[in-house]
Amino acid sequence: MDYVLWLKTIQKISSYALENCFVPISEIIAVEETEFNKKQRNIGRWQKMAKLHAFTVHYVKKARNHRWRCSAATFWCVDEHLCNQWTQALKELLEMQKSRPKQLLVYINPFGGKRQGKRIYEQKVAPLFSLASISTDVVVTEHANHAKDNLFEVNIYKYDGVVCVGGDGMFSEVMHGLIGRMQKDSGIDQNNPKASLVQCNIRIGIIPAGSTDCICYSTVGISDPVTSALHIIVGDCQPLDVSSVHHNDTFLKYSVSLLGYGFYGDILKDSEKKRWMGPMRYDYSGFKTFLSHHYYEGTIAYQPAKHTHGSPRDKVSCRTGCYICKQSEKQLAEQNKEHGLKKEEGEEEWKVIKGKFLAINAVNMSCACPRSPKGLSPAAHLADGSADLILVRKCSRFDFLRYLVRHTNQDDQFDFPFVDVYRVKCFQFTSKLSEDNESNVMDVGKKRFGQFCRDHPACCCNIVNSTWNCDGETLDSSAIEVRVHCQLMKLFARGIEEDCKDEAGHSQSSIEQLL
Ligand SMILES: Nc1ncnc2c1ncn2[C@@H]1O[C@H](COP(=O)(O)OP(=O)(O)OP(=O)(O)O)[C@@H](O)[C@H]1O
Ligand SMILES: CCCCCCCCCCCCC/C=C/[C@@H](O)[C@H](CO)NC(C)=O
Ligand SMILES: [Ca+2]
Repeated sequence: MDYVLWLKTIQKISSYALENCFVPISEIIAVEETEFNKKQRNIGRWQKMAKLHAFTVHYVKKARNHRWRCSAATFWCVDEHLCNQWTQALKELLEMQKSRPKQLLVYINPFGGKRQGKRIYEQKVAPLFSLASISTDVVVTEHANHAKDNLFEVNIYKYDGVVCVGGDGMFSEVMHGLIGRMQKDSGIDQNNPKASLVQCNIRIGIIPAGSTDCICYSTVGISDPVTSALHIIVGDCQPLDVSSVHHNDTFLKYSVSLLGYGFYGDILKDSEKKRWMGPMRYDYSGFKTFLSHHYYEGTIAYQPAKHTHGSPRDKVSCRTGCYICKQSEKQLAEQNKEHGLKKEEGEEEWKVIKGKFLAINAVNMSCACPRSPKGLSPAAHLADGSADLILVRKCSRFDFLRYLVRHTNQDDQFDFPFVDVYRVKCFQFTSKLSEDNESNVMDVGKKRFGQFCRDHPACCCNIVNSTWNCDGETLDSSAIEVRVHCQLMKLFARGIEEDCKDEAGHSQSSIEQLL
């Protein structure tokens, strides 16, 4: 309703200044009194007037490809009282936007990606936060885990959100700090793989300044610091599924994007030694890993996500206000109420798959990024309480290349006989090597042979273990137990908006709200 009021009345005082511009209150960044600039006074009859009063509305302008920019429109009139009334009324309307953050805790990784984090924050983000009257406490990290450790010490409850400036690894640190802190404060033991974790309501904002920035790209639709800053300012909220990863009864990590064994684990392990190369390290290690063509033997057991309304190959993408996420969350809550989490999982059957795999990828979101704009699983959902488990079995190098190339074009990457994909709510993986280890059948010679093969990439044998890549961090154990926690945390984002702009650049949703 307030959109209509805003538009019609504003036209009364300024039909010249802002023609055909519809701005929902929720997308106004700030309103300021403005000194009327003489250079602006070239509008016909107004020029002759003695004194003009003005105010400026800074608002979100939506450009192509989900990019947002800050635009401004100045409104003027001769009546000072009317001008003040407008400014006041708009400021009051902004005050009523309760989901907007007022105080943020910001962590900057100065060494992520191309080492531009500090500059990006100072030049592109801080001025916007200040325009929107958001106060900030800024910490430039001095070492890995600085942000995570700090989140266990500070009074997080005085903040409306935490912002991380960096890549997926930096986001992961902040997420671990926040989720870990919530569990600690609620007396939940993270080492218990079956624990019902406490949701984290303090939102995280991501200012992308990393190498892949897949979490930002998959939740906003673009990897762009200004766009992300504006999503934070307007107080967007996107719930996110989080997977917990355990080894026996020991908590290892949380994951929101990719948990990858084989191909992506090997890329990560190799690329960590080449951090000095910056984002290029992934291309270098990717090429090397592709040539090595290692496959790994192991067993996967999973429970299908029966509560979800979608499937990995239904081509239904997760978009702003996603219906599938809402319905799946509801369904899951009902199931849990009826049966209780433990009983239900104990009763449901596990599917077991043994094989030789080039890659095992579990993704909680599409994992779209600039390298692969549709991602590893284009129809994965951000908040449906499930992950897509992708198994790429042993195949020829040529076939694997065909599979990889399909991440970059419109063809279905799951349409290969050697690729399977399942929507799951939990899974376990054990490598053949750890199975053998456990049954004490492995001899020293075999261990040595494993090492030998690792050192000679031309050999594709399957005796060594790969490493798990957990959102860009390596895990110490190959045998893991993974469980998806539906909507465990929230981001300052709104998911990817349907791209349906009219000629004037208004999105369909804001037009519908106006009518
Ligand atoms: N001051 C610091 N010095 C060294 N390492 C840091 C510092 N601050 C954070 N880190 C660590 O750097 C790692 C990588 O950072 P980040 O994710 O920002 O960049 P990236 O790895 O280049 O990008 P991406 O994760 O998108 O591939 C994180 O795991 C984080 O723990
Ligand atoms: C010959 C063409 C090959 C093109 C292959 C394109 C496939 C790219 C898919 C990238 C998916 C990245 C998923 C994201 C993972 C992140 O968690 C992690 C940390 O940033 N990044 C990486 C690279 O592990
Ligand atoms: Ca999901």
